[in-house]
This record gives sequence, structure tokens and C-alpha cells, in this order.
Amino acid sequence: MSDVFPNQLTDGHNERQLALQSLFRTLEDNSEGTVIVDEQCKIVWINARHADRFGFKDPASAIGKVVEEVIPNSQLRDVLKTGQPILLDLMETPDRTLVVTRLPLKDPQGKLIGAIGFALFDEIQSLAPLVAKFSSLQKELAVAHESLAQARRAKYSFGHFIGECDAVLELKRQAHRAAQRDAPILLLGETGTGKEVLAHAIHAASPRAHKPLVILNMAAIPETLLEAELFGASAGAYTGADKKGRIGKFQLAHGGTLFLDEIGDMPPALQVKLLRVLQDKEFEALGSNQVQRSDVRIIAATSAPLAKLIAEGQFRADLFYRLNVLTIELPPLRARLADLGLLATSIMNKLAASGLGQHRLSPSAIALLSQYPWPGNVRELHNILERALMLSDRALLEANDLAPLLYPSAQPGHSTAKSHAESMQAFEQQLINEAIKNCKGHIPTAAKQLGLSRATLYKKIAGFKMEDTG
Ligand SMILES: Nc1ncnc2c1ncn2[C@@H]1O[C@H](COP(=O)(O)OP(=O)(O)OP(=O)(O)O)[C@@H](O)[C@H]1O
Repeated sequence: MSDVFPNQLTDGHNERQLALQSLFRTLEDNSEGTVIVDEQCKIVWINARHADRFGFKDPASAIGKVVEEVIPNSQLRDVLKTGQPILLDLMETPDRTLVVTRLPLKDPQGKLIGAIGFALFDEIQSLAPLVAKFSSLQKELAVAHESLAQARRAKYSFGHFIGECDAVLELKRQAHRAAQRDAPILLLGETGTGKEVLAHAIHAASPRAHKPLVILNMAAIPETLLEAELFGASAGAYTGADKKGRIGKFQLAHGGTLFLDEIGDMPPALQVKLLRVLQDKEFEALGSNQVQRSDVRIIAATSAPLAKLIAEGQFRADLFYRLNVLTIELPPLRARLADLGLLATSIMNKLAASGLGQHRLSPSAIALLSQYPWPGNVRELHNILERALMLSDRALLEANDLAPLLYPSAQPGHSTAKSHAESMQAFEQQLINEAIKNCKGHIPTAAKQLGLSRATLYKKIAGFKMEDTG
């Protein structure tokens, strides 16, 4: 008995060896191209047809080169890294798609010594439907990637931040310098002063410009969803969560910049988590205990009085100190009236390009605009000018064209013979004015008090044209 097994094993071994050699020969005979690399991924053998396909008339001239120098899309390096075969794959070459098989090569002791690639078909008519589907999916993916990348690119540079007064020149200088650093930036300023424009410009001028700029407005997302939105969620982490989980803004912004707008509205529990990312560059997705690392530059912005929020215990002092490394204050429009003409011209040029016709402001119109307190700042200026342009056919706008828009309740006959709609609007305007006054001009708090979303409140403010909110 004892000598039967060795013989059977030996025979089996031989047959296996024969089968392997035969399989190899069959593959090679049917192969449209074969390439073998050593453990450094350098080509040790390539057949003439395959070399010719990649522009090497003489296969000997490809020997010794790293494989990607000859076959740009080769995946043989992956086979060497993993030791695993890639049994069936499609590979793009300059003139066609090839069906390829890639196998690791091991010595008798099982040590990886190289890899071999076969191009099995280059006339892949039989696979045409599969390849067509593959190409169309690939095109769709490329379009989706491009539009996502577009969406995550900075839309503004410093040139878009209009203003030449001393305060703005100093602000741009500070922002330029801050862009080169990696520390967090805190942008402070009233609503509509251009914090978001500046955040885009900083990202565009930073070494991270070619990576994503991801934006999240703390006041625009319900508190319950904010953690998943920021840090992602593992599959089934919360009711209604995506089966595959959710990618958070921190992951999306990896390598780039994350702009956290209205940071003053961040719930306290998340403030702790953000502090940890700022300190240790680590976080966990919702429902996961796997620690992820993040290389993200934070730009935070707020129109809220942070010092007051800290005193009231609504904002963590330690987070504030972490964020308050490079702080830039954006002046309100009423404090930089020297730029009003420039801003108005730039806005009117943009409106002209959108089909509203070319207009100018008379000196009386500029004087009137200069007396107005601009609680909504540049956003409000844009809104007033747009409405004035829509209402007027004249190329030169006078104070008379603007006064009714700036001070609607001061117009003659304003309070008499109002329609129901006008009365309702006046009532709503008064309610909103009072809420904003009560909240000392802090729009997100006023929105909460009124039970409106911040975005709706902004729209209403823009629509009504608010009186001075103080
Ligand atoms: N300096 C500026 N130059 C050109 N446009 C500006 C400037 N400041 C603001 N704007 C315009 O005003 C509008 C509001 O700007 P932005 O959203 O950046 O303000 P914000 O301070 O982030 O406001 P909020 O606090 O409400 O989010 C945008 O249309 C923007 O293009």
C-alpha cells in the first residue's frame, strides 16, 4: 500500500504539469499578444504582434522597459501586487479594445516571480454587445465624473470679489496669504458681504485648487441629518439611510477644502466631532467604529455673533479657538460705500449680459444708494438693481427709479387703498422686520423664530426689500 500513493501522486503531478504546459501553449497559440514581466514589472518577453500594436516595431526594443512604458493601460503591476490573477478584463489600446487575461507567475516554491498577460481577442465581434455596453457606461461615467468635478471646483477667484477701498484691499491681501497656509480660516461678516465668494477665491488660490471644494451650510440641513452629511454613514446607520451607506462631505473634500457656512448653527454634539477632526484629522462615519483619516482644509463662515453664542453656551470656546487661527472680517457694504459705484456697475454689467439691457446710475441715484443702510449688503444691492432694471426702460437710472424700491412704505399713497395682497405683504414684512430686530440682525435665528427656513427668509427679504433692520 505504502508505495501505491507515491506513484499515484507522482503520476497525478506529472499530468498536472502536462496539463499546465498544454494550457499555457493553448493560451499562447490563441493569444493575439503575450507579454511577460519580472517581479519589478519590467518586460522580459513580448511577442512581435503585441509589441507592434504599441508602436515597437522590434520587440527586443521593449525588453527591459517597465510595462506601462510600452502598454500604458497594463494592469500587470496589480497582479504583482496582489498575487491574484485577473481572468477576464477589457483593455483599451490606441486602436481597439482587447479582451485580456493576466496571471501571476510563481516559482516551484510558490514565490511570485513575475506575471504574464494574454490578449485573447482583438477581433471582439462576438463580444460586441458587451463591449458596446461597457463603452457607453464608461462614457456616462466620464460625463458624471466631469460634472461632479465641475460642481466641486471653485466658481470665483479674487478677481470676482469686487472692491478697491482700503478695507477690501487689506482683506484680499490677508486672504491671499491665508490661501497659502493649511490652517483653518474663519470668515466673519454680515449676510451678503461675500463670505462664500471669498471662500471660493481662497480655495482657487490655494495649493489645493485642483482638488474639490465642498460646501455645506449648517443652517440649511436638518440637525438630524447633519452628522451623516458631514461625516458619512455606514449602511443602515439610521432609518432611511442608504443601503450602501452615505459618503460624507469630509470624504468628498479629501485633499481639498471644506467650506462650512453658518458654523454658528452647528449643533453642540457635532462641534465636538469637528474639533476632533481639526485636532487629530480623524473621524468615524455615523454607525461605524472604523476610524478614517481626513486631509481637508476647513474654511468656516458665520454672520452670527460667535462671542455671544459662546457666552450663552451655544458654541464651544475650544472649537472657536481652533477655527480662529486665520480670521478675516468682511466689512458691511455701508462701511465701504466707496465701492458702491464699482459694485453697482459690475452687477449691472452682469444683468445686461443676462438680457436686461445696459444701464447706468445717475449721480443722484448713487447718492441715494449711499444713504441706505444695506442690511442685506451686496446681495441686497444686486436684488434692488435687478428690480430697478426690470421696471425701467431708461438707460440712466435716477434716484426716483430707486427710491420706491428702497423705501416702499414712504411712497405717497402707500398706506391707502391697499389690496388684500399688498396688506398681507406689508404685514409679513413688518413681522419679519421685527423678528430680525429681536435677533439683532442674525438671520438664521430670526428664521428659526419665524418657523421659516433660512433660504426662504432670505428670499422674502430680497423680495420685500427690507427697511433698516438695525
Ligand atoms: N465683494 C463682492 N464682489 C462681488 N459680488 C459680491 C461681493 N460680495 C458679495 N457679492 C455677491 O453677493 C451675493 C451674496 O454673496 P455671498 O453668498 O458670498 O455672501 P455671504 O456673506 O456668504 O452671505 P450669507 O452669510 O448670507 O451666506 C452673491 O451673489 C455674491 O456674488
